[in-house]
Amino acid sequence: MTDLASRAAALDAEHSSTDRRSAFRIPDGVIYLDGNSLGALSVAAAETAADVVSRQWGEQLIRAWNESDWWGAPERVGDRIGSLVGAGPGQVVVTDSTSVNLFKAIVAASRMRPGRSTVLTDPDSFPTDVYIARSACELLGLTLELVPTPEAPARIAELGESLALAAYSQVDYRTGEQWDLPALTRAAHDVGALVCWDLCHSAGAMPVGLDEGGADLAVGCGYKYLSGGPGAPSFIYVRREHLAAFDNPLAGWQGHADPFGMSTDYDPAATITRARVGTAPLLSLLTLEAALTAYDGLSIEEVRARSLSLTGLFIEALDALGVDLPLATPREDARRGSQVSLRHPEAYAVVQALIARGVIGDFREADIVRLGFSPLYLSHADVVAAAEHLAAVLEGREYERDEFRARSTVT
Ligand SMILES: Cc1ncc(COP(=O)(O)O)c(C=O)c1O
Ligand SMILES: Nc1c(O)cccc1C(=O)C[C@H](N)C(=O)O
Repeated sequence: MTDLASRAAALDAEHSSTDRRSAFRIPDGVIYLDGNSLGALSVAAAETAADVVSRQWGEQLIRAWNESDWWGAPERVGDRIGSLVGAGPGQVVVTDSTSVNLFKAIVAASRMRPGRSTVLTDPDSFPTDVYIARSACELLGLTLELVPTPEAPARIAELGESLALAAYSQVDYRTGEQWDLPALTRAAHDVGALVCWDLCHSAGAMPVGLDEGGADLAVGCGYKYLSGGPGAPSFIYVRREHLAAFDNPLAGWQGHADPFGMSTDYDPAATITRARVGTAPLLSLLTLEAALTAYDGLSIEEVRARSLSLTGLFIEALDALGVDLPLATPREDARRGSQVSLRHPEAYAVVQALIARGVIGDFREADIVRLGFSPLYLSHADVVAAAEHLAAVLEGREYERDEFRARSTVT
């Protein structure tokens, strides 16, 4: 056994209580490093999806809304996700896509700060975040300023009472850098502004501490680390003290206090239900609920410890194997999400060469090899094997093959 292999075996033994691999169906021969984009299928998710289709939909038919409590699922699943992101009950609901929830959150937050003119967001955010912030600001007649996250606290202080909202991601989707959620939140609160966090690349992989960190609003994906499946609905958090003022710009019947009263007038529910709009994608929502059972019996701190151990070992293995590509991801644990990104001028082809070897990661413009480490189903042995494959791809210049350079639609 090599030094790295024996180190991996020792770490796998040390972290055995957080290994949930058997709860997932990872194809043989695959090392899956893309759970930060589309989480893997779990056994529970597969079984529940089949049950929802054949028994609930097939046999219960419309009665399932009551008999299987389809109606209460958005809030029920919201509370389960809330427990993973540090939100007490009644503040999270699962509904719509992240883009739509972000729109609702930005408009509602801006309306809570009337008379203030400016919204801040990071120009390097996942593009939908910038597009949505821009369209919300255009609609409301507000100014959108694009300010990188490290510069945000200083700009927030300069803007003072003209700032309505800062909308930032906890973890950068490209570099995997983790930002200081409580510090940025405090900076905004110091000038009386609100903060909305995008948790797409942190929820389910690390503690977020929404209540404790003072966050006002947050959104996040259900299909990444939470493994809800392709197109799983997203979640939105509204801090309890803001619920009464949360004015949903997409007033739909499912956010109504009495949806079956069929009134022409919109009377929002007093609870987080007011963040609902229309009918949830039940097949996906209930599949997501089942996927979350993989977290049963685990604290999010334990998940984070496993995640840091995996990413830390990967970086250590790259060093040991002499892979000298620049790291886009910080080496310090406290600044690292659950991914490791490396820069290479032929990053796209490097990723394709890795995929051909069974190591599935992804490419992000312009030069990023992005590898996500879903803590629940990856082992330290996987991590060392992935690093060895990467070293072999680089050593053999496999990325120079034409077949690996041809771009597909989804990268
Ligand atoms: C940070 C971030 N925000 C938003 C999204 C978009 O989510 P959706 O397609 O659910 O709107 C993604 C991923 O697609 C993302 O990575
Ligand atoms: N949502 C996706 C999709 O529908 C197709 C392909 C990828 C995605 C993603 O989630 C991308 C992801 N947000 C990212 O960080 O790049």
